[in-house]
Amino acid sequence: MPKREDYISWDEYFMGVASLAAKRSKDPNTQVGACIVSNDNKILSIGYNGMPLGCNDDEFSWDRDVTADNKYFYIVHSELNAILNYRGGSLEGSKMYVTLFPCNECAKAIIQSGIKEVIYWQDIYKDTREVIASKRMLRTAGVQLTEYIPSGRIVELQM
Ligand SMILES: Nc1nc(=O)n([C@H]2C[C@H](O)[C@@H](COP(=O)(O)O)O2)cc1CO
Ligand SMILES: [Zn+2]
Repeated sequence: MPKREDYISWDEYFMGVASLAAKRSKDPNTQVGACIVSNDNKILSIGYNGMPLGCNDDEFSWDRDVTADNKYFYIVHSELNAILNYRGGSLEGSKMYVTLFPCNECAKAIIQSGIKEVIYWQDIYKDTREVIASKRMLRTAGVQLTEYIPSGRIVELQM
């Protein structure tokens, strides 16, 4: 019997894992997922955006209004969560798949942890100063930025 040919690609697999992780997020507006992968295609860590450990997400604000108490004070971004969730040692030379382009704060953590490539899907905040600064830093530090081009394949999950 010939082997199965319609299996998903590595890019679809890792971006798919990042997208699935995003579905764990309780942010009512934007859900983001990140998946860190070694050079030999092993998943090292996963993260999504949420409140820090021990901070009850029923008690902290999910509001976007920056003139009052708001979620931006508290939320850990998916990329930082994926970096901090890693318990195995060094991330030097790894790649990060992320469903939304990283902000400048996550860019610092990406660079300092030795991640060498960011494969991103959405870039909805590309005109913000944070993302412009992020791209400048990542490029200057030699981190490769690769836009994920969706294949159009629909993967269904029954749960
Ligand atoms: N790259 C990112 N990773 C993330 O995890 N986030 C998180 C922070 C917030 O929880 C949410 C953005 O909320 P909003 O401003 O679109 O309502 O996504 C945001 C960005 C954008 O730079
Ligand atoms: Zn960030």
